[in-house]
Order: sequence, then C-alpha cells, then structure tokens
Amino acid sequence: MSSRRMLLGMQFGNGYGAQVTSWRAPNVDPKNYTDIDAVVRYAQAAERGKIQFLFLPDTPALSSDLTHEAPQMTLDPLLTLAAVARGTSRIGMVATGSTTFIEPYNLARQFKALDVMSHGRAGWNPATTSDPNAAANFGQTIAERPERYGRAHEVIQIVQALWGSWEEDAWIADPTTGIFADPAKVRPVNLGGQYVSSRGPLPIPPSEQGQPVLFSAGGGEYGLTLAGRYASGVIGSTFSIDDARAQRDAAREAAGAAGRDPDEVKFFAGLMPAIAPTVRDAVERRMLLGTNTFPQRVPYLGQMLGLRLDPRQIDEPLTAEQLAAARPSPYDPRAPRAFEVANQGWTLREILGHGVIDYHPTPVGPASVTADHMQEWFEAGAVDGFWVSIDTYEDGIDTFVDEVVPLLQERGLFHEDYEGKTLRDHLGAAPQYGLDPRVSGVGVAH
Ligand SMILES: Cc1cc2nc3c(=O)[nH]c(=O)nc-3n(C[C@H](O)[C@H](O)[C@H](O)COP(=O)(O)O)c2cc1C
Repeated sequence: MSSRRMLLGMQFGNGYGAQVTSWRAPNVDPKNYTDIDAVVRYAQAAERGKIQFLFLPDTPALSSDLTHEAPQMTLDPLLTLAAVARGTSRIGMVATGSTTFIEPYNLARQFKALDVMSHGRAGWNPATTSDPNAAANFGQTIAERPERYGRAHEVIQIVQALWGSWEEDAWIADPTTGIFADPAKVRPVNLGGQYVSSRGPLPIPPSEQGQPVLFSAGGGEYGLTLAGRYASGVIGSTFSIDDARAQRDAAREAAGAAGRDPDEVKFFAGLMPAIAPTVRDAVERRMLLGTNTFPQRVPYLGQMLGLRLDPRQIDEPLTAEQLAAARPSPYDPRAPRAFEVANQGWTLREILGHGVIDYHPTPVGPASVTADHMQEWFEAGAVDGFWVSIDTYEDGIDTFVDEVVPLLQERGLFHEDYEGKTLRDHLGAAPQYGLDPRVSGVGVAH
C-alpha cells in the first residue's frame, strides 16, 4: 500500500450536531446554541482526533423551521472561530463567507485577522450565496449565476491581493531602530472590476502560513471553474465511488485548466456516519432524532422507491407487493441505498433511521462500518479525504475520535499526529502569498 494518507475535515455548526433535531438528543444541553464553551469543547475533541480542519457552512439568513429545528449554523462563523482559536492549537478552521453579500475588504480583513490570531490555521470557503432569504437581509434579490460568479471571481482576487498587500518581510517591529514596518513593502492593491474594488492595503501582516487557504463547496460548471482556479480543498456531496471519482477528476482537471498542478486540489466527500455498537443501536439512535421529522419524510421515501407511501405505514416494512413494485428513482442518487435497505425488511421508520435521505452517505453500525466505507472510497482513488458530519456532537465526536480514527490509523490510512502547525501544513497546500500569478487577472483591472 502507498503511504498516501486521507485527510479529514469535520462539519462544525450550531453547537448540537449535523441533524436538525440533535438539540434535543439525550445529554445535550438544549441551550448550547449560545454556549461558546460547548463549541470550544467540541473543537478540542476533534483536535484530539488529529482532524485536519473544522469546516463551518453558513448562510446569512435564518431559514429553519424554528418550531422544532435549530438553525444549522453558528451564531457567526468568524467570531466562533476566534473563540475556538483560543481553545485549540493545531486544528485548521475553515469558515464560509459570502462573496455575494460581503465586501472584499471586510472578508480580507476578518479572515486574515483569524489567520494571524490562530497562528496560520484559517481557511475561507467563498460561497456564491443563492438563498433569497439571505438576499432579503441585504435589501437585494438573488442575481443570476453569471453575475454572482463574476462578482465571486473579483471578490476572491481582491481578497487575495489584499492578503498580499504586506510583503512577507514587511513587518520589522525593531524597537532599537524604531522601524515598525517597511512602507516600501506595504502597498495598496488598487484593484477594481465590474462589481467590486478596493484600494488597500490591509492593516495586517502575514500569518505563519502567509494567508488563509481557499476551499470550495458545491458544483456545476461555474463552481468548478471557481474551484479549479482558487481552491486547495473541494467538498462534494456524492453517493457512489464512481460519482466521487468523477467529481474529484473534474476538480483536478479544472485546476489543470487554470494552470495549476491538479495535486494542489484535494477532494473531500461528505459522510454522515451513524455509529453505535450494533446496526440496530445505530438505527435507534437516528430514529430517536427523527421522532418529529420522519413521519413527514415518508412520502419522499416513497418517491425514492417509486411507490406511494402513507405515513400511517411508518412502523411497518414494505409489503411483498410494494417490494415487487419498488424501483429506485433515477432522479435521486440516494435511491439505490434506500432500495437496498428496504429490501432487508426494515420498517419505514427504520429505513429512514439508516440516513437514506441525509445529504451525504450514512454508514450505519459499529465504527468498523464507517472505517470500511472510508477505506474503500479512499483506496478506490475516489477521494483525498472526507468531510465528516457528526449527528450529535456531545457524544458523537468522541465516538468518532476514539473508535473510527484509531482504526484508520491502525490501517495506515490516517496520520498519527499533526506533522506541521498551519492549515497549509496539514493539507500539503502549496505556499501562496497574494494573488496566484498563474490564475490572476480575470475580470479585475489592475
Ligand atoms: C458540502 C457542501 C456544503 C455547502 N455549504 C454551503 C454553505 O455553507 N453556504 C452556501 O451558501 N452554499 C453552500 N454550498 C453550496 C450550495 O449548495 C450551492 O452549491 C451553491 O450555492 C452554488 O449554487 P449556485 O451555483 O446557484 O451559486 C455547499 C455545497 C456543498 C456540496
């Protein structure tokens, strides 16, 4: 076996977990949404597992059904990570920041501040926010993709230029000579395009990794071009090894087309493991979280199976006639797994307890089931690593760290410890300071 090791990121959200109902799971403080100490404790647990980075999705809008569900994001991603930075020392921290609704100067300043405060552990996921609820918060409507992505390219390039507005040795801070910084090495950027512009410079010197690492999550042609030009990490939602490999290849090709080395882009597949001593226990864990939500998901489960299903059947398995008539929907990549589980004779509630409608694949059962899934996908060359969404943080991060991580380490698939100190070190991300000269200049006038 080669010495290639997988990289791991962890979804980091609202203080409860990746399921919208984890706020009411056993042993969880239902007020954790505003408890930064709990959030820091969870980050420390992930760091104990040598996870390379936390990744915080975000949309600047409140869109959940608050009656039963907690918002699926932190109070504020950067302020949360500022606190996490003080409670951790090695784990990388990637936050989502909207290119549609935030000015590049603000993005550049806040992410660079986090990078400096965390000693080079920050990353940015530039999101071309497409949620109308977010637009409404800024008195706007959602523009078509060409405009949103045109703006995103400009924003990213200006942000990177601002990050490079202090040369690496510009900050002298020598009390003997009285020189604080070399003004010849701190320069404005004077960049502007069709949508945004900025003069600069930033008031912030380089961090230990120079500047934050860029990520990308999402898809489509526009998203791929963005990822190919700027991202060191791409996070994808994918339900089969073949599709994951195709997504990874596409990201690598996009990087090549932008003049970069394809190895500079690492592809992460999402994963939402349900871990418990037995398959039955893992299904029970998820059914408890789904008490309120599963009944309303039964009709959609039916669509995935090509059947009309009634929520009143939720505690029954499919009948022989239903099984004979069932066909996995060609329109939902999760349908083959739902079909497979349905054929094992589980009730509808139990089928849903297998996570068949979750956003990412759900290995169900003891830690070895999750480790086997990860090993299979990794050794098939479909991924460089995984983005793991833990259902309930309070006990789930420890379970992943104490049970899955050691199995991956024993199998030689995951590192034993952090080899370096910065997020770039953890990812093997190429050094970069300021704009990448290989890809700069799109839509931004110098
Ligand atoms: C794993 C994953 C995580 C994502 N996280 C976010 C996020 O936090 N915020 C966001 O605005 N979009 C996020 N997206 C991207 C959106 O789902 C969508 O792909 C993106 O808004 C692109 O849509 P557009 O092409 O219409 O802009 C994520 C996508 C994936 C696959």
